[in-house]
Amino acid sequence: MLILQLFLASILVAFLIWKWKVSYWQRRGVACIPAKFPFGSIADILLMRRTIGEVYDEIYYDLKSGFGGIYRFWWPALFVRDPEIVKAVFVKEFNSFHDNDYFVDPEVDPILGLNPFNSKGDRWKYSRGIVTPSLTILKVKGMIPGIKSVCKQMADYVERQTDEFLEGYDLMGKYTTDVVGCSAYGIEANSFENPNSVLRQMSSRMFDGSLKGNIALLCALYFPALGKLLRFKILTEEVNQYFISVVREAVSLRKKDGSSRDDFLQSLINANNDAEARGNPPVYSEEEMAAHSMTFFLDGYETAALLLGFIVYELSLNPEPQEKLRQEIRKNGDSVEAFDFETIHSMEYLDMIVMETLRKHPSGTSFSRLCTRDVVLKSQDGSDVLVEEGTPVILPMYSLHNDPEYFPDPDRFDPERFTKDNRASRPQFCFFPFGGGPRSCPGNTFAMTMVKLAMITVLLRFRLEPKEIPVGKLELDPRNQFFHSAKHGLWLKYKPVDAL
Ligand code: HEM
Repeated sequence: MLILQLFLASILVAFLIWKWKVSYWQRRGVACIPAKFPFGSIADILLMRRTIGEVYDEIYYDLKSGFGGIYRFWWPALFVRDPEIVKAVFVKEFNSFHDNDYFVDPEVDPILGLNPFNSKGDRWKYSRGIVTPSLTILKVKGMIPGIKSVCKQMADYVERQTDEFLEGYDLMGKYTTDVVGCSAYGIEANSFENPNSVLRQMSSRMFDGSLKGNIALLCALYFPALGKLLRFKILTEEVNQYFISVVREAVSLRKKDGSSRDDFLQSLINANNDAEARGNPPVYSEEEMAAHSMTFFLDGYETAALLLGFIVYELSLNPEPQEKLRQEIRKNGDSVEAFDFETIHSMEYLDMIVMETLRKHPSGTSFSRLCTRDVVLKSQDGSDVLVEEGTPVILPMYSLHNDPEYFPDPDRFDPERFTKDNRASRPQFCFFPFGGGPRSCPGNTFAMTMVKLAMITVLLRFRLEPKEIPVGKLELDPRNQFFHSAKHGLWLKYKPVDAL
């Protein structure tokens, strides 16, 4: 009986503590979404009933001013609606927001822990400093021949299946796997001829979707203390080992035959060789080399595949922009070989199509930065809020990208929103598909080059036709905790275009 009383008393105490914690925003006079026991404002995300983007969208419209409070379990987080505050978090107040609010234990997930996205403080500066020099315009230009060769493999593959409906994300996943594999490690996987290539299998199995993997991901996002305790790996051991073995074999092969390639791994090998020549120990261990090269994969393969999948899908549903884009491409060349870096990036309409797709379907749905030093954020409506150290700040990219105040009739696919004049008429930070400030995506130029070359290839050879005209909004996959993806796929046909 005493045990039962103690048990009930401890539940009551725990509940009262929870109640007190979830009054944080009310006590400070900040408008907020009241917390529901026990998950706070994010029950539907945790129970995988809706995507992060959809849940945050509801919060976005419930909170009417420039910012407001929410609770993730009992922890308060500041939710931002005002593009000026987004700018402050990314740029002006970077010294208070240099870390992502995302925890990966480098001891449990050593490869993932070295990715700049997951690193904090000085570790972030170190890992970002290794990746960025290999993503300059000059380096990307050197990758173009490899990308074009994958483009041709894709076009040949599609040409053999013009009577079939192909799923956009799957097709483009093969493409980006091969492009990234070639640019990071010099691997020629040809996932089109060989859909069971180990590289393709590993890229699609990075996050295995197992209960353990999903719990690890949720802990990284919302419950770092539990993550530390459980020590579950986010990346499967099979994937870790595969990438370490790829690096080991490539390094040993290049050493044996003295060969050198124009890829990211080579820049790490060169740093080790230079150190060796000076009689110093190697700069990077095998595991570090695997981790840094894998950054290419983790950050580049899926984001670009999702974007390309959505571009071909939207163009199949919108024949006018599709034809206008084809005309622009044809004016610049009749085969992908004719397109150099400058031409690829000079095509305005192609850029408008890509931007409009990133607006409607940003690959990620939101950002969460951790406040590391107390700071006051001011909204354009004159109100302000003191953000205390340790408070996460959420920037709901998907909601801002789809807010009718900035993008009227947001469900309509309309590339004209991205003419120079229309861009200049909006606040800068109501659109930020690559983030912003010193932490913004360093792979932007590489990503845009691979995406645009794929579109040039596809539109020169194929007319895109939808499987069906969707009624209402596209259904999103709530099991995808990180990215914005279609629940039932993006199906379309690629019919040969008439010869020029
Ligand atoms: C369409 C493709 C891509 C999109 C939409 C995209 C988007 C993003 C976004 C939104 C961020 C977070 C930025 C921030 O926190 O402010 C990011 C970070 C990052 N991206 Fe990309 N990305 C793409 C492709 C790539 C590629 C191809 C690479 C490299 C090969 C890459 C490497 C990175 C890295 C290393 C970070 C972490 C940066 C840091 O925390 O300092 N991304 N990306």
